[in-house]
Amino acid sequence: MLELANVDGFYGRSRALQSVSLTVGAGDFFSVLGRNGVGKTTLLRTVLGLMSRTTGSIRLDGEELVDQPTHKRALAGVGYVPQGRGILPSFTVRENLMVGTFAAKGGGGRIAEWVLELFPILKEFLGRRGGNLSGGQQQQLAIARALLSEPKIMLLDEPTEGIQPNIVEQIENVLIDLNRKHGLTIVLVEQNIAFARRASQRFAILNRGSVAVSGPIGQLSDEMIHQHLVV
Ligand SMILES: Nc1ncnc2c1ncn2[C@@H]1O[C@H](COP(=O)(O)OP(=O)(O)OP(=O)(O)O)[C@@H](O)[C@H]1O
Repeated sequence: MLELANVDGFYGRSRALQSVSLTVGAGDFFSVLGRNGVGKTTLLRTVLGLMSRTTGSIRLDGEELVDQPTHKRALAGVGYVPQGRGILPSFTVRENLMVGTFAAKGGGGRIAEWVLELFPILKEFLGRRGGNLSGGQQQQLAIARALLSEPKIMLLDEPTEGIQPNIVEQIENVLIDLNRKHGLTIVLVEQNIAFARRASQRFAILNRGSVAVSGPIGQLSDEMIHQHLVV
């Protein structure tokens, strides 16, 4: 589904991603792990085309994306839930959701009922301004908005960071259901190892912009966690 081969990503002249190769299969739940500053967000931004320069190959279902602008990558089926959620605070929940629909292939304008059913609170708050929602509600809105772009693959950057524990579990369960019941392919950047273990089939650990180790999640050992993840 998503194949990165020898990908380098640059902020100006500084190379933040070095020779990254990895494959995410259709229907996978793939976790990208690593300490702060190793390049996890950069990896997602690179797949989206948000870096100043990227070299190598990024293919989605065989289609080369590396030279395509971000909006074309979204239309090709890459959905994104950014760190910090990226909610438009003065737009209502409904308007924020509409923004997502416009990245869907068939054009925008319709908020699919099944997405609202995943997050009943959003259905209740359709007329509220995004900025007036709690952090957890905003995160649910960001996930719903990305789903409305009808992605083949969804990239999420630390979706449970800074969110109250009762909503964290709800968000984790929705993501697991989206993958297992709806067959959505997910790439998750996460510091929460317990969640990554519970949800994923595969993982990669980044270190200084490169893949240090990757494999089936059952192979994520305590030794790897000590070496690469514990501060
Ligand atoms: N806009 C930018 N311009 C220049 N360098 C950047 C920029 N954003 C990040 N970097 C650098 O790129 C490297 C990787 O950062 P990145 O944010 O991808 O790490 P991360 O693993 O996602 O960390 P965190 O867990 O803190 O979000 C770091 O050295 C960082 O300083």
